[in-house]
Amino acid sequence: MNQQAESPERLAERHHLDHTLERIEANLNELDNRLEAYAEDIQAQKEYLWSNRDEMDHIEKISAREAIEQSVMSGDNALVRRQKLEKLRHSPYFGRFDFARGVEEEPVYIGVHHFHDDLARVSRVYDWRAPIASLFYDVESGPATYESPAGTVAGQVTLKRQFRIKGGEIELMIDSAVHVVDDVLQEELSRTSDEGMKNIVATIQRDQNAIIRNDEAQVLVIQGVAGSGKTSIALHRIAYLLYRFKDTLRSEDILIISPNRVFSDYIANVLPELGEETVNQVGMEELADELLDGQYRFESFFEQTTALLEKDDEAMKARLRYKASPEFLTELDRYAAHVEANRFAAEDLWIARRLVPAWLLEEVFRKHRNLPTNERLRQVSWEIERKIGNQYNYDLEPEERKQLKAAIKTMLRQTTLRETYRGFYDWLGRPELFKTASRGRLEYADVFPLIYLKMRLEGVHSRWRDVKHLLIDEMQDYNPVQYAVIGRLFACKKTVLGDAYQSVNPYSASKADEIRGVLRQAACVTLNKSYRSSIEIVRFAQRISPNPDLEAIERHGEEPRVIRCRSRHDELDTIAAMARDFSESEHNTLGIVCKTPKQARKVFDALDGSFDRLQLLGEQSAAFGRGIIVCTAHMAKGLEFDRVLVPEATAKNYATDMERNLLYVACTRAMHRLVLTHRGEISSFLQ
Ligand SMILES: Nc1ncnc2c1ncn2[C@@H]1O[C@H](COP(=O)(O)OP(=O)(O)OP(=O)(O)O)[C@@H](O)[C@H]1O
Repeated sequence: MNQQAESPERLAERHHLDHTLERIEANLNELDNRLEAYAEDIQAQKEYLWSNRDEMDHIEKISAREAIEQSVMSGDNALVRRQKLEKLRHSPYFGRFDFARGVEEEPVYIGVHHFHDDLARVSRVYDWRAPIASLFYDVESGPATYESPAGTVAGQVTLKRQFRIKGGEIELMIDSAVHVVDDVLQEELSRTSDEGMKNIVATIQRDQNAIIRNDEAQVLVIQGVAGSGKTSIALHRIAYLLYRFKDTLRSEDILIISPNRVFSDYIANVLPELGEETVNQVGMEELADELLDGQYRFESFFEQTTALLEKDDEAMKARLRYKASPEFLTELDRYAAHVEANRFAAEDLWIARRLVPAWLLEEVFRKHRNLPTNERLRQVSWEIERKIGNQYNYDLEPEERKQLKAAIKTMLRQTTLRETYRGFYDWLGRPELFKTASRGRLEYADVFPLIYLKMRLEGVHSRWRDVKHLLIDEMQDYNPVQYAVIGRLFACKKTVLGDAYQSVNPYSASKADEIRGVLRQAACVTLNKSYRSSIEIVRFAQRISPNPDLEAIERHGEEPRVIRCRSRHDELDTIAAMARDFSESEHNTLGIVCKTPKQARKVFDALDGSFDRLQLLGEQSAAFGRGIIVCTAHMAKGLEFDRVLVPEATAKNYATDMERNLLYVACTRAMHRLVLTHRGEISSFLQ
């Protein structure tokens, strides 16, 4: 038995834990009895309804059905509570602080869920999102206040204790006030990776807590260094908002715009772990396809990025650069106004021998400029018909109404959206800036400008209109036009997060300031502490893209290694040896992160057949799992691995600014070990 296990505090905590577990058990038993009673009751009510259906009148049947529904709802609520208690059984809490108000002092235990002992009518564990729980994250010891629904509560925090409880046993217990370094955090960060992102409720840091609990910002832009917990915090913030506004905000009111499906899968578990349902996620391309009613085929962002890396096409770069500039948006706005002003050629119209003057038609058409085109034409003709009625005291016959509609329609210059969009470049005097991609598709850079124009001229349909909170991850990879579309489409609150140093495509990127320019009312917060990687890896990555503001958590690991290989064969052998070493280790994930899909495919082919859990992540992949994952830096964005291996770290492969960012993204995915291989001259970013 170790020293810690024998201390009186630990013994007292052991008793407290046992008692809490007993109370959970008692509540679970009671719930089971209740659930059984509900089931029997529902069955009995159904049988009664069935056997007496002929004698019952309509009203009686309705009320019997309502009673059944009521019982089902009560049963469902009891079931949800049961699931939460079941989770608490394993680990009921992770923290405690003692809070003194006057002479009264009470221990407050904090867990992933609230535990109200219904039988004894006391709260034994508080949800980490409860107002009182903020003290656990914000205060070490001393005077403290928190905001309760009844007003400000003041007192003293006299003790703060952290636990790791697993399977009902205390594995770790630390009093924070006596430890300078946050040992629990260190422990957490030293652990191996999981199949997906994990929750961090036990170790949320003060600055992170402030972001999570910020419920005022209309748009919150989180700019943070690699591994600073942006994604984790954003998801915890969603869980917090769902708790804080439980009467008005439900999980289906939330939407995440995520970079790809692998990332969606990677983060999918966090909210359920926190006791919330998963929320909807959509990719930019999927959103674009919906907004264009599936009528246009276009290349993907992944293809655009790959083309930039594989082809040295200056004209393409010029097109992309222009379309990612704020001026482009201004010009597009001017063009939309120009099209709007010229698309309706009103003429005097005679209907049923009555005159409708051109100026009136124009005025009514202008008035309805916020409607989609078809709806607008319908409104114009309906309003003109009404005016004819009022002015001439005459109601149109059905045939005349048809004539009116047809005549108004001919006044509208009908061109397809694509033609109108193309016309922009002629109007601008720069037709060379529009080019069709392979197989007649639109270039990705044209997709959102096209949508923007559609929004301005015709309107769009979106199934996401009622979203109440939008979360955008990897914000650096979207350009001003994309933000303009998002701004018009989602009037709701937003959390926007990313890191300018991790832009995978400089021709389609935005910095926090630019985003604030487009998404109004944005508050901006910055996170400079990096949690993911050992300090050796952080320092190594800093050589690639120095960021003077970055602070690393003091967690030590191996020095990253750069291995020079003699030949291509030798490099692949080295990679295979690393993969074998990983397979025999305790680590769960090895990411082999390449620059292009072609390079990733070659490495994958060389390893294929020799390893059990080997996966090549491509644009179409949808799942993240344990094992060896071969992918591009673009696909690796947002993910993390115990070990990372970066092949072909040569001067030729990583030379441009874009490639520097990709190398930075690749290296910052590593938690514990980083190795790079190269043949010939090493990349200047690593010297
Ligand atoms: N307070 C914390 N306690 C424990 N772990 C944390 C904390 N904050 C961040 N982490 C861990 O740091 C790692 C990085 O977090 P996350 O992926 O959310 O960062 P990020 O800023 O979105 O990263 P990137 O931009 O590099 O993709 C994760 O393993 C996360 O669990």
